[in-house]
Amino acid sequence: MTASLLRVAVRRLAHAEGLPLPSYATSGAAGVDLVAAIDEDLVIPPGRRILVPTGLCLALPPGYELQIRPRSGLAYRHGLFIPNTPGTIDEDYRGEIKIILMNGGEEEFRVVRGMRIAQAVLAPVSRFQWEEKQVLPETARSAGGFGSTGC
Ligand SMILES: O=c1ccn([C@H]2C[C@H](O)[C@@H](COP(=O)(O)OP(=O)(O)OP(=O)(O)O)O2)c(=O)[nH]1
Ligand SMILES: [Mg+2]
Repeated sequence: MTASLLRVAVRRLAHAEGLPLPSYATSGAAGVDLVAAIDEDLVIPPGRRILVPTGLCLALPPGYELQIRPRSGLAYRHGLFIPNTPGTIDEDYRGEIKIILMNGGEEEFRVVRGMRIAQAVLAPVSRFQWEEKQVLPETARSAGGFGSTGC
Protein backbone atom coordinates (compact mmCIF):
# COMPACT_ATOMS: atom_id res chain seq x y z
CA MET A 1 0.00 0.00 0.00
CA THR A 2 3.03 2.32 -0.31
CA ALA A 3 1.28 4.13 -3.19
CA SER A 4 -1.13 5.78 -0.74
CA LEU A 5 1.55 6.94 1.70
CA LEU A 6 2.53 10.59 1.95
CA ARG A 7 5.89 11.31 0.38
CA VAL A 8 8.60 13.12 2.33
CA ALA A 9 11.62 14.53 0.52
CA VAL A 10 14.82 13.47 2.26
CA ARG A 11 18.44 14.45 1.65
CA ARG A 12 21.12 12.16 3.04
CA LEU A 13 24.29 13.88 4.20
CA ALA A 14 27.71 12.31 3.66
CA HIS A 15 27.93 10.93 7.21
CA ALA A 16 24.65 9.04 6.69
CA GLU A 17 25.87 7.22 3.60
CA GLY A 18 25.55 3.48 4.00
CA LEU A 19 22.93 3.79 6.72
CA PRO A 20 19.32 2.79 6.07
CA LEU A 21 16.68 5.49 5.78
CA PRO A 22 14.47 5.50 8.89
CA SER A 23 11.81 2.85 8.46
CA TYR A 24 8.75 1.41 10.17
CA ALA A 25 9.81 -1.67 12.19
CA THR A 26 6.39 -3.33 11.74
CA SER A 27 3.47 -2.89 9.34
CA GLY A 28 1.49 -0.94 11.95
CA ALA A 29 4.28 1.05 13.59
CA ALA A 30 3.41 4.70 14.18
CA GLY A 31 6.95 5.96 13.86
CA VAL A 32 10.04 5.35 11.80
CA ASP A 33 13.19 4.55 13.75
CA LEU A 34 15.94 7.15 13.48
CA VAL A 35 19.51 5.91 13.53
CA ALA A 36 22.69 7.58 14.76
CA ALA A 37 24.83 8.85 11.88
CA ILE A 38 28.11 8.96 13.80
CA ASP A 39 31.56 7.81 12.78
CA GLU A 40 32.80 7.16 16.30
CA ASP A 41 30.94 5.94 19.36
CA LEU A 42 29.45 8.59 21.63
CA VAL A 43 29.34 7.89 25.35
CA ILE A 44 26.71 9.57 27.53
CA PRO A 45 27.68 9.58 31.22
CA PRO A 46 24.83 9.32 33.75
CA GLY A 47 22.95 12.60 34.05
CA ARG A 48 24.45 14.06 30.86
CA ARG A 49 23.01 14.74 27.41
CA ILE A 50 24.38 14.77 23.88
CA LEU A 51 23.23 15.82 20.43
CA VAL A 52 23.16 12.90 18.01
CA PRO A 53 23.21 13.63 14.27
CA THR A 54 20.96 11.63 11.95
CA GLY A 55 22.57 12.84 8.72
CA LEU A 56 19.13 13.61 7.29
CA CYS A 57 17.53 16.83 6.01
CA LEU A 58 13.84 16.85 5.13
CA ALA A 59 11.13 18.77 3.35
CA LEU A 60 7.89 17.82 5.07
CA PRO A 61 4.54 18.03 3.28
CA PRO A 62 2.72 21.34 3.88
CA GLY A 63 0.63 21.22 7.05
CA TYR A 64 2.71 18.53 8.79
CA GLU A 65 5.32 18.33 11.52
CA LEU A 66 7.59 15.47 12.46
CA GLN A 67 7.56 14.55 16.15
CA ILE A 68 10.74 13.11 17.66
CA ARG A 69 9.96 10.65 20.41
CA PRO A 70 11.97 8.32 22.64
CA ARG A 71 12.07 4.54 22.22
CA SER A 72 10.51 2.82 25.21
CA GLY A 73 13.04 -0.03 25.20
CA LEU A 74 15.96 2.36 25.65
CA ALA A 75 14.02 4.29 28.28
CA TYR A 76 13.15 1.17 30.27
CA ARG A 77 16.45 -0.66 29.95
CA HIS A 78 18.87 2.26 30.16
CA GLY A 79 16.92 5.28 31.45
CA LEU A 80 17.56 7.07 28.17
CA PHE A 81 15.19 9.93 27.39
CA ILE A 82 14.69 12.92 25.13
CA PRO A 83 14.28 16.07 27.23
CA ASN A 84 12.39 18.01 24.54
CA THR A 85 10.03 15.20 23.66
CA PRO A 86 8.08 15.35 21.49
CA GLY A 87 10.74 17.20 19.55
CA THR A 88 9.29 19.37 16.82
CA ILE A 89 10.61 19.28 13.28
CA ASP A 90 9.01 22.23 11.53
CA GLU A 91 7.68 21.95 8.00
CA ASP A 92 10.09 24.69 6.89
CA TYR A 93 13.23 23.29 8.55
CA ARG A 94 15.90 22.24 6.08
CA GLY A 95 18.79 21.62 8.46
CA GLU A 96 20.01 18.28 9.75
CA ILE A 97 17.69 16.44 12.13
CA LYS A 98 19.48 15.95 15.45
CA ILE A 99 18.35 14.12 18.55
CA ILE A 100 18.95 15.28 22.11
CA LEU A 101 19.63 12.11 24.11
CA MET A 102 19.85 12.27 27.90
CA ASN A 103 21.06 9.51 30.15
CA GLY A 104 18.83 9.25 33.21
CA GLY A 105 20.23 5.83 34.12
CA GLU A 106 23.02 4.87 36.53
CA GLU A 107 25.46 3.54 33.92
CA GLU A 108 27.14 5.31 31.01
CA PHE A 109 25.43 4.67 27.69
CA ARG A 110 27.31 4.08 24.45
CA VAL A 111 25.75 5.20 21.14
CA VAL A 112 27.16 3.38 18.13
CA ARG A 113 26.76 4.10 14.42
CA GLY A 114 23.44 2.85 13.07
CA MET A 115 21.85 2.42 16.51
CA ARG A 116 18.12 3.16 16.53
CA ILE A 117 17.99 5.97 19.06
CA ALA A 118 14.57 7.56 18.61
CA GLN A 119 11.43 7.41 16.52
CA ALA A 120 9.71 10.00 14.37
CA VAL A 121 5.97 10.34 13.88
CA LEU A 122 4.51 12.46 11.08
CA ALA A 123 1.59 14.48 12.41
CA PRO A 124 -0.83 17.03 10.96
CA VAL A 125 -0.56 20.53 12.39
CA SER A 126 -3.55 22.74 13.16
CA ARG A 127 -2.53 26.37 12.87
CA PHE A 128 -4.76 29.08 14.28
CA GLN A 129 -5.17 32.78 14.70
CA TRP A 130 -6.10 34.63 17.90
CA GLU A 131 -9.55 36.08 18.43
CA GLU A 132 -9.14 38.35 21.43
CA LYS A 133 -12.14 38.66 23.84
CA GLN A 134 -12.92 40.40 27.14
CA VAL A 135 -15.13 37.49 28.28
CA LEU A 136 -14.83 33.78 27.53
CA PRO A 137 -17.69 31.23 27.37
CA GLU A 138 -18.54 29.82 30.84
CA THR A 139 -17.95 26.16 31.74
CA ALA A 140 -18.58 23.89 34.78
CA ARG A 141 -14.81 23.60 35.29
CA SER A 142 -14.29 27.32 35.06
CA ALA A 143 -10.75 28.03 36.37
CA GLY A 144 -10.42 24.73 38.28
CA GLY A 145 -7.33 22.72 37.42
CA PHE A 146 -4.19 21.11 38.80
CA GLY A 147 -6.12 18.36 40.64
CA SER A 148 -9.36 20.28 41.21
CA THR A 149 -11.40 17.14 40.40
CA GLY A 150 -9.58 15.02 43.02
CA CYS A 151 -7.04 12.21 42.71
O1 LIG B 1 14.68 17.31 18.51
C1 LIG B 1 14.79 18.20 17.65
C2 LIG B 1 14.04 19.39 17.70
C3 LIG B 1 14.23 20.33 16.70
N1 LIG B 1 15.10 20.12 15.69
C4 LIG B 1 15.26 21.11 14.63
C5 LIG B 1 14.05 21.08 13.68
C6 LIG B 1 13.20 22.21 14.14
O2 LIG B 1 12.42 22.71 13.08
C7 LIG B 1 14.26 23.19 14.64
C8 LIG B 1 13.76 24.13 15.70
O3 LIG B 1 13.26 23.38 16.76
P1 LIG B 1 12.48 24.07 17.97
O4 LIG B 1 11.48 25.04 17.44
O5 LIG B 1 11.99 22.99 18.86
O6 LIG B 1 13.66 24.80 18.72
P2 LIG B 1 13.83 26.32 19.14
O7 LIG B 1 14.69 26.30 20.34
O8 LIG B 1 12.50 27.01 19.24
O9 LIG B 1 14.68 26.87 17.92
P3 LIG B 1 14.22 27.90 16.77
O10 LIG B 1 14.34 29.24 17.39
O11 LIG B 1 15.21 27.65 15.68
O12 LIG B 1 12.82 27.56 16.35
O13 LIG B 1 15.31 22.40 15.17
C9 LIG B 1 15.83 18.94 15.63
O14 LIG B 1 16.60 18.70 14.71
N2 LIG B 1 15.66 18.02 16.61
MG1 LIG C 1 11.13 27.15 17.60
